[in-house]
Amino acid sequence: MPQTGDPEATGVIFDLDGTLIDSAPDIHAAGNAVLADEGLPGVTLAQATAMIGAGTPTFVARLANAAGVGNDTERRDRMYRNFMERYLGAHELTRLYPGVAAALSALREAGHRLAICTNKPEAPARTVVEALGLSEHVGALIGGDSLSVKKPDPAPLHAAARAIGVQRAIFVGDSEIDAETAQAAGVTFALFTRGYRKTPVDRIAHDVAFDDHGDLAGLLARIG
Ligand SMILES: O=C(O)COP(=O)(O)O
Ligand SMILES: [Mg+2]
Repeated sequence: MPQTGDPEATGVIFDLDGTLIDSAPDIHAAGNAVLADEGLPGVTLAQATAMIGAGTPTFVARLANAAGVGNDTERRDRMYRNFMERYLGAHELTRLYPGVAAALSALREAGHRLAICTNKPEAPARTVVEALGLSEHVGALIGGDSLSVKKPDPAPLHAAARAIGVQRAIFVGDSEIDAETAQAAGVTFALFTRGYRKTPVDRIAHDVAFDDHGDLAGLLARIG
């Protein structure tokens, strides 16, 4: 939905997987279905979760590596296509983190414009954002395949800020890649500590950290 208003507004740009939504159970299920189709053993939810963050091609490559697929490019390509087909409608097991809807409403009421910058491909990202009722809150969504580069390249974050017409933005994310992206873009970074990070919080560069979306609007009002 287009958002208009104060040209001086600060944008709040959110990562998606592990930040607004807990989507690992669906990604895990789609990944295991692909492995089963190949006659390969599945991975655990924890293993699949640790593979999320660098985009879908990397996720499927990591899945194939874990299953010992080796250099069989044809098989890897087939697995990728199969995964993408399954991924598109995969949101039955995905949930918003507690307090997300209220936090987004509060941020909009405080005059922020909101966007999503995710490494999830744009089509499945839009589907899940719509299904979970987030689309009314966000003015733009940049996915992992929306541009020719993805996070940690700063271009998707800049594109998201441009799309909602803000000069200044805060990025909210859960991962090492998000922290790197914010640094590369020269943008303030708020780290959600209960997502899919693999590194201790004190080893991820961030300006503020939070573990409850209910605290976010207040936190951003203080640093904002
Ligand atoms: O799809 C991924 O690998 C990560 O998605 P995210 O950027 O929303 O965390
Ligand atoms: Mg994430």
